[in-house]
Order: sequence, then structure tokens, then C-alpha cells
Amino acid sequence: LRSRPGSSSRSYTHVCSGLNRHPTRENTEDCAMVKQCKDRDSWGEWALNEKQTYDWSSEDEEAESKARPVQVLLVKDDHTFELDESALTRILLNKEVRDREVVAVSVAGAFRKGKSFLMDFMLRYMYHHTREDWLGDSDEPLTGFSWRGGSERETTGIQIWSEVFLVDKPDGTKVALLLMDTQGTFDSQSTLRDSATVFALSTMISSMQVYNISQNVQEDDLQHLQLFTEYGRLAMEETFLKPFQSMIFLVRDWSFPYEFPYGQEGGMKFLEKRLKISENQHEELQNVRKHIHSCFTNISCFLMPHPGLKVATNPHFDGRIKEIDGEFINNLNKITCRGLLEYFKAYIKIYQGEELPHPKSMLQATAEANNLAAVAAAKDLYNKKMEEVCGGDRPFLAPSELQSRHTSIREESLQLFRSVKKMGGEEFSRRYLLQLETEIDDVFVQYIKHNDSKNIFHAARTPATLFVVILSCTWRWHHRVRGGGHHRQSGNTNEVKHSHKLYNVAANHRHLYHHAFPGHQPERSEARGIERGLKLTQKPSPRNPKLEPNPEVTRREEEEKMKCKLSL
Ligand SMILES: Nc1nc2c(ncn2[C@@H]2O[C@H](COP(=O)(O)OP(=O)(O)OP(=O)(O)O)[C@@H](O)[C@H]2O)c(=O)[nH]1
Ligand SMILES: [Mg+2]
Repeated sequence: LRSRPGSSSRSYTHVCSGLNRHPTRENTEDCAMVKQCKDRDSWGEWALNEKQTYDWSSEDEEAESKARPVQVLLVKDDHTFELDESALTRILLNKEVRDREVVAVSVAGAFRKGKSFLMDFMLRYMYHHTREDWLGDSDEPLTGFSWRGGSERETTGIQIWSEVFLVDKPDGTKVALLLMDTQGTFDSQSTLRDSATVFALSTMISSMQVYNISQNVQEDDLQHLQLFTEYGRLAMEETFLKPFQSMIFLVRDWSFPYEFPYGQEGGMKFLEKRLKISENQHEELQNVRKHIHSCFTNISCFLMPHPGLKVATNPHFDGRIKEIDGEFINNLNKITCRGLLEYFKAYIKIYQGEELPHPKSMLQATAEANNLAAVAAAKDLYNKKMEEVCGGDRPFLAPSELQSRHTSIREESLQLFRSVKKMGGEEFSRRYLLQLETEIDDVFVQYIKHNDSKNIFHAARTPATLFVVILSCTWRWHHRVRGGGHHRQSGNTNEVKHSHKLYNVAANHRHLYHHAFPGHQPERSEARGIERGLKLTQKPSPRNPKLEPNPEVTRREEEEKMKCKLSL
């Protein structure tokens, strides 16, 4: 194995010092980082000097590899992700393990909660598990994955232990066991998306995810688990019934052993209580529990005691057992897990792409929901009021009237949006106000169109045709009225005026249409509107009760109407 350029010298030193205790030189011919767990006696054969440096600079030098954490997933400064495929390939395609079933054990959870520290105990177990005292010398510092005290984050991305352990299954076959340490969630340099990606990816590729939490199982722990697993489920193409394998809630610093004893049994009873779904529970609480149950094939829990104040607060503590509380040590347990690892590369591609939605903080999601609900309520109000003004069964409205009704209803609806209490602040909600304005204006164009469909002149293909039709109708009316007597003359003058006015409106609206709906052709329903429009334009009509009804005129009038319709 080669050293990765830019690998942290800090964690490197840590690992170097650990090599004295975990020397490895199994298969130099294949550069294998494989530990045959039964072959424990050979482990001590090869020890490195603490100050020894490694020169893995040449591909040809299949150097005696040193067990160490290898950064396989990098979260870069610009919050993008990079998979170190060659490092991963070197570990996983080693001929000793490449055809073996893989069991990946991962640990994830909030930053600074002792995840790497725990993984180092797992490592120690893997190296010494066949010994009675696998914990080793009580003066031995704890090494492996880099862990440390302090408030700033340590582990970044995903690291895997370069050495893959071969573990015997009861049926005599061997499985490859991979240990994986992950970047803690919610540190101050990561976005929610960064945290969600690391958590989701490690859950997707692990057979067992250890969810490392502190002191208790809180509702927000469950909600975050729900968010992250959903983010993982989204990325998995197949919709498995249960997309993930095993999940262990590892509760650190458990302080209530008198309620639930330390360890797995107490943990299971405690978790059963915490994840219980009951009828009278609020839907929100039920949903998060149902989601978690639906995600994992196995869910268990382990209650770990506090390791003692030295571990938690002493900056010089180096992990030696004699300084760790006995109870903590007594509760370190065996690993039991299995699974597959081959989707690693495929999954990271999904997170590198932009198809997945970005997860949002609870406040952001709530603020968005508030604003969207206010937009919906305001749009509703606008639509309702406009329906009353110019809806389906309302008569044609003069455009100027329609415009002025729209303006006042629009303002009323914007006012409703402004008055609804919303989270996220003024600046945030301005975006939604703009969205509302745009949507209302779009709907208004529809209302104009609808209103126009009630107008006879709307359906004329061009203003010119329309004009010819109007002239023709008008001329016929003139002609008929001239022969029909004095009374009709005044009615006809009105008619002509009306027709001209409507022609202007129609021509004007056609212009609006073509602007709003380029390429739009009048539809049947609009054609039907012509009939309604005809009725409208003929007011006051010869059927006006004030005028003498003349059956002959009425018949001709009907004929004229038909001609008008046909020419349209
Ligand atoms: N209270 C408490 N502290 C612990 C426990 N285990 C380890 N620590 C201490 O917690 C500190 C952080 O340990 P790490 O293993 O580096 O924590 P981490 O979760 O890997 O941190 P990040 O890599 O930054 O996410 C160290 O000072 C440990 O000594 C524990 O069970 N309880
Ligand atoms: Mg860590």
C-alpha cells in the first residue's frame, strides 16, 4: 500500500505508534493487508520502530504494508465528495479477500462522542480476540483510528482500516471483516448535506451500522436517523422492503443502570420501550418509529457505562485501560455482523450527482412549509374571488373592469399572505411573495382568456376577418332596419356603436392572447362561447320587449345569425 498524499500527519503518527502492537506482514507477495485471525502467533514477528517512516512511493514496491486507517471518502472544502477508488480497490481487491463475503461494520453519529475510540477497541478485539486477555496490557495506549480529546472534530469523510480481517463462520467458511470509521455529524464545518451523505453512505454500505449516541435515546436522535436513512433510501435504486441490514443504538455514558442494566439485554428492553408504537401516540412520533422499523432488518441496542472522568476530560489520557473505568471495559463486546460492500462506488456516484434533493434543517423545512401554505391560502382566496367575478357562468366582463377587479383582489390576496405568521423571517418570505405575485399574474392571464372566450369577437381568426364580419352584420342590420321602420333606426345605431367597441376589445385581447399563448388556436369550447357572445353583442336586440315583435324580422334575424356564425 502507498501512503495517500496529504494524509494527516497527526493521525499518521497515531497509527505508527500503534503498529508496534499491531504489526502485520501476512502476505508480502500480494501486499496483503489480511489478518488471518486464527494465526495470531505470527503477528508479533514483525515490529516497527516507532520512528520508522514508510516509503510507499513506488507502485512496484509492494512494500510490507502497515495497518492504518485509509481515507476512502473525502469531503472537500467545496462540500463535494471524492472516493479514493484506488485506495479502496487496493484493500478490497486483494486476492485474499476479493471473492469473500464482506462484513462491514461502521460507526456513525454526532461528532466528538467517542466513535473512533470505540472502533479502536474493536480493532484491538480483532487483533487479540483469541486471547483470554484480548484487552492486552493495561498500560498500552489505545491506537488505530485517530481519536483525541478536545472540542474540534477529528475524523473526516469515511476511513476504513487497511487490514481486512478474515473471520471464521460456524460453517467453516471465512468472511472478510472491514472496519469503518466516519465523520461525526453536525460539526460546525459541515452542511447538513455533508453529514447526511456520510451517514447515509456508511449505512448503505455497512452490514452493521453502530449509531453512536450519548446518554439517552432522544427524539431528535430518532428524527436525525429518520432523515439520514431516508436520504440513503432515496439513493438506492431498488426499493427494498428493508433497505439496510443491522442497526445498533450504542448509548454511551448510560447513567441509569438501575432502570435498564448495561449491555445488550438492558439495551434491548430500553429500546423496545423507546421505539414502541401505540395507537394513542401522536402521528409524528408514530411515523418516525415506523420509518426506523421499516429501514433495518435488525435493530438492537447496547448501553455503555461512562468510561470515567479521565477518559472524558484528561487531555493526556492516551487510552490505556488502567485509566478507564472497569465497568466500561467489562461491557466491550464481540462484533456479530455480515453483509456486502460492492455498491460502494455506485452509491457515491449518486451523492456526487445533483439528482438527490438537498436535505434541509428542520427550521428551513418548517419555514418553507409555512411560506408555501401561506402562498396556497392566498392563491385560493384570489381564485375564489375571481371566480365570483368572471368564473365559468359569469357573463363577459369589460376588460377594464376585469383589470380593476383583479388589481383589488390581488392586493387582498397579497395582504393575506403578509398577515399569516411564518417562520424564517422577512427576507426568506420575500421569495415566496414574489412567487405568489407571479402565480397570480399567470392565473390572471387565464382569466382574461376565459373572459374573452365569452366574447363573440374573440374567436375571429384575425382582426381583419373580424372586422369584415362585423361590417357584414352591421350592413345587413342597416339594410333590414331601413326597410323596417323608424323605431329600429335608433336600436341599430346603438348596435353599431356597441359592435365597434367590442371589436376594439376583441382585437386588443387577441393581441394579449398571442402574447401569452403563442401558437394558440381557438378551441371548441371557445367557439361555443361565440354563441354567448352573439347574444351579448345583440343587446339591445330587436327582441327587446320595448319593440314590436315582427315574426318575419325574427326569422331573418336568425338567418343572419347563422350566416355570421358560418363566416366566423
Ligand atoms: N464521555 C465519554 N467520553 C468518551 C467515551 N469514549 C471516548 N471518549 C472521549 O471522547 C473524546 C472524543 O473521542 P473520539 O473517539 O475522537 O470521538 P469521535 O466521535 O470519533 O469524534 P469525531 O471524529 O470528531 O467525530 C476523547 O476525549 C475520548 O477520550 C465515552 O464513552 N464517554
Ligand atoms: Mg472520530
